Amino acid sequence: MTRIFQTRRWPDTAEQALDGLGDVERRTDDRPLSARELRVGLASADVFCPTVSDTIDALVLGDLDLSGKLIANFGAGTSHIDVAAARAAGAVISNTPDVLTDCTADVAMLLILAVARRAGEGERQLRAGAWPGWHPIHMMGKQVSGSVLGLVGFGRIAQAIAQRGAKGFGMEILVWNRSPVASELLAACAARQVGTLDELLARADFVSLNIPGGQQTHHLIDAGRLQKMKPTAFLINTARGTVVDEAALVQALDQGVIAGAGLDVFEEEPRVHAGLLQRENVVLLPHLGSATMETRVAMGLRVAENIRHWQAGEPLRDPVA
Ligand SMILES: NC(=O)C1=CN([C@@H]2O[C@H](COP(=O)(O)OP(=O)(O)OC[C@H]3O[C@@H](n4cnc5c(N)ncnc54)[C@H](O)[C@@H]3O)[C@@H](O)[C@H]2O)C=CC1
Ligand SMILES: O=CC(=O)O
Repeated sequence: MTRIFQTRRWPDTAEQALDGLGDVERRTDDRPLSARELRVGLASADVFCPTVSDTIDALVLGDLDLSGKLIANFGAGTSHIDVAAARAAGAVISNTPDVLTDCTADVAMLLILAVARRAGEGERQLRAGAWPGWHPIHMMGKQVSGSVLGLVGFGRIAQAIAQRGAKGFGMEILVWNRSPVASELLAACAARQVGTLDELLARADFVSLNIPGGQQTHHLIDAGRLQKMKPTAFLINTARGTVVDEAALVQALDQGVIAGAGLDVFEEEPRVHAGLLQRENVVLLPHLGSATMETRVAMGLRVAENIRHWQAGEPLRDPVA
C-alpha cells in the first residue's frame, strides 16, 4: 500500500481522492513543519505532498535517499523545493499547473483594480467613519480601462491576465518573455512582445510579474528596475515575493518612484515588510491566488492524478524537471 504524507489539510473532496490511493498520514496542525519533521515525513513516505509553505531545501534533503519516491506538490510554483537536490536524491516531482490559472489571473486583476481605484484605502476610510461624503476630487485613482498592461513572463497565468485585460478592460498588452512567444498566442489578446524588460517597464501603467521564483529570478525587480518604471505606474506581483527586492520596493514607494503596488506574495511569508503595512498606496493579500474552493479541490485532484500515474509506472501528468 502506498504510504502518502500530506503536510496540510485540503478540502474534503480532494482528501477523499487521496484516501483512495493509499495509506494517508495527514497532518491536522496548520503550523509549518520543521526541517526535522519534513525529513522524517520524506523518509517515511512513498509519496510526499507538500505545499508552498513547506521548504524542502538542501538542508532538509541532506543525505536522504528518496529513490523511487514522488514529491507531489499541491501548487504550481516549486521554488520552495530544491528540485535539483531532490532529483539527485532519487525523487520525481510533480505540481498542479493549469487548474489554478484562471483563479490566480482573477487575483491579479483584483490587485490591479484595487490599487488603481484605491479600494482598500477607501474602505478603510469609510469603516473608520472618516468618509467626508461624495465630492469631485475625493480619492481619485488611475483609470484601468484603456491603460497599458505589461506582463513579465507569458506563461499560463500571464496569458489569462492578458485575456482579461485586453477583452474585459480594453488594455494594451505588452509582453516581455525570455524566449520568443508564438505569434498566434500574442494575437489572441492583441499583445505585442517587446525586446527588453526595460522597454516594458518604461511603457506599462501596470507591470504584472508572472514568472517562477528561485535563484534565476531572485530580485529581478530591484531598485534599478523600479527606477525604469513610470512614476504613475503600479507593480503587481502574484508570482513569488523573491522576484522583487522588497526593501527596494518600499524605498521606491517612499520616494514616489512608482505610484503603488498590489502584492499577493512576499519575500518571507508570512512576514510582511513593515514599510508596506503602513502604506495606503499598496494592496496586500495573504497569498490568495488559488484560494477558491473550486480551485483548491481541483489542485488536490490533480495531485491525485499525478500519484495515479506514478503508481501505474506511467510518465507523470505534471513532471517538474
Ligand atoms: N499567487 C499565487 O497563489 C500563485 C502563484 N503562482 C506563481 O506563478 C508562477 C507562474 O505560474 P504559471 O503561469 O502557471 O507558470 P508557467 O510555467 O505557465 O509560466 C512561467 C513563465 O515564466 C517564464 N520563465 C520561466 N523561468 C524564467 C526565468 N528564469 N526568467 C524569466 N522568465 C522565466 C516562462 O518562460 C513562462 O513565460 C508560478 O511559478 C508560481 O510561482 C502560481 C499559482 C498561484
Ligand atoms: O503560489 C501558489 C502556487 O500554486 O504556486
